[in-house]
Amino acid sequence: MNVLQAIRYTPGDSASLQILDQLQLPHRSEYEDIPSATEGWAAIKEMKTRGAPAIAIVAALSLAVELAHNDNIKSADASKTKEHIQARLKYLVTSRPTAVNLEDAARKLSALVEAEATKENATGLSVRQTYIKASEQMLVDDVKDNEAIGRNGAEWILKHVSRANKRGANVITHCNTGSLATAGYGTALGVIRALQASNKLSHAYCTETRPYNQGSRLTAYELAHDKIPSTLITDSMAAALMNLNLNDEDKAIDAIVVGADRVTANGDTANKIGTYSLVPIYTYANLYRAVLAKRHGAKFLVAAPRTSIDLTRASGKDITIEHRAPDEVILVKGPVFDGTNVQDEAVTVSTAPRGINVWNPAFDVTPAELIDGIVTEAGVVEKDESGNFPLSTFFGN
Ligand SMILES: CSC[C@H]1O[C@H](OP(=O)(O)O)[C@H](O)[C@@H]1O
Repeated sequence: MNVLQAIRYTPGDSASLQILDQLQLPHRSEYEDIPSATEGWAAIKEMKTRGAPAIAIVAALSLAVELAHNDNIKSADASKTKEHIQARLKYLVTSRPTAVNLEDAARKLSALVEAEATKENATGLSVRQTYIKASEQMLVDDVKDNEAIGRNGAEWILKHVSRANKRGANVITHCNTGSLATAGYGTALGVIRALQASNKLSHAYCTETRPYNQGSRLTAYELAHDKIPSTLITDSMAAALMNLNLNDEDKAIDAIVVGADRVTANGDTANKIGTYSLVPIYTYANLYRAVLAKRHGAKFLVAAPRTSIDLTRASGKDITIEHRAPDEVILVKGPVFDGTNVQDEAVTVSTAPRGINVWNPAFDVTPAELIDGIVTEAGVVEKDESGNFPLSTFFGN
């Protein structure tokens, strides 16, 4: 099976970076060259590349490519090179505000070049090489981390929902958290991939995820690509799906698995708009099952790398939620379908009157109390007796 690749990077003197333009998916697979941090910033802002881990990696590598080719920088000394890198990282962080992964990467990369530049024998070249090596490592580490998230999350679901262990899990996911949102494999979609790999997936449902349609355009594309048993639903169908199957042991939903853009110290989780609205539905469904049927309820699992955890922010109230352009809600872009064939050229159609007020937050915050588990590459945490997620254990504390 050919692997879906959102990020293509070639190292060395003629380093290059290409991103799969996700605005064109699922109809076209087109790669775009990203020769500098300026193009990296624009691709992230326009959401040609998206997903918290992918944003951080594309930003870091876009600067690596810029450093490999910019002659002015090549001739600069250690201190000037460091200043250039730190200024460009600060600029890249302004592209999108909610996901913490980019901020986290910029802070770590900035500290690394600071340390290198203060060495006695530091040169412009050594500072540049320190940066390039560390940003290239991010691409490698992300795939390994996602595979571990997948394993940990799959094991946790099978341990906590016995009917899933018996007949394979039925899961719902929201937005796109797969190979397209990361360096490969995915976070929440990585959990689904791991269930499938161990023959423990019964069925995966993906929501459309309005307004950008990451679910119908991207997750459905990945699920079909990997031949994973799956069904697409609109966001508004999730309640009906869960209620309909509530008392059918074979079809009951066992877990809702979502990604995260920022998890604060208390476990509150910012994720794609619509995540929070899945929770009351599932809570109600669980309550109903518990009272009437005394059976296992479904679990709500957040799957993310540790770089999505922000212990510096106390709660979801401290998260900046990105608001995007009204046109993303009003306009739909895609190729014309003539009843038989999908045409080559994309058109844009309007689904609402021009001039209507639009509210378009890209993310919502799910309160920690409604989440059952948070899975990272380092394991899974559940709430302790006082209702807190011991997130610091992920960092060895
Ligand atoms: C593993 S990706 C996490 C995250 O990224 C998505 O947001 P966006 O498409 O706006 O970048 C979404 O919230 C996913 O869960």
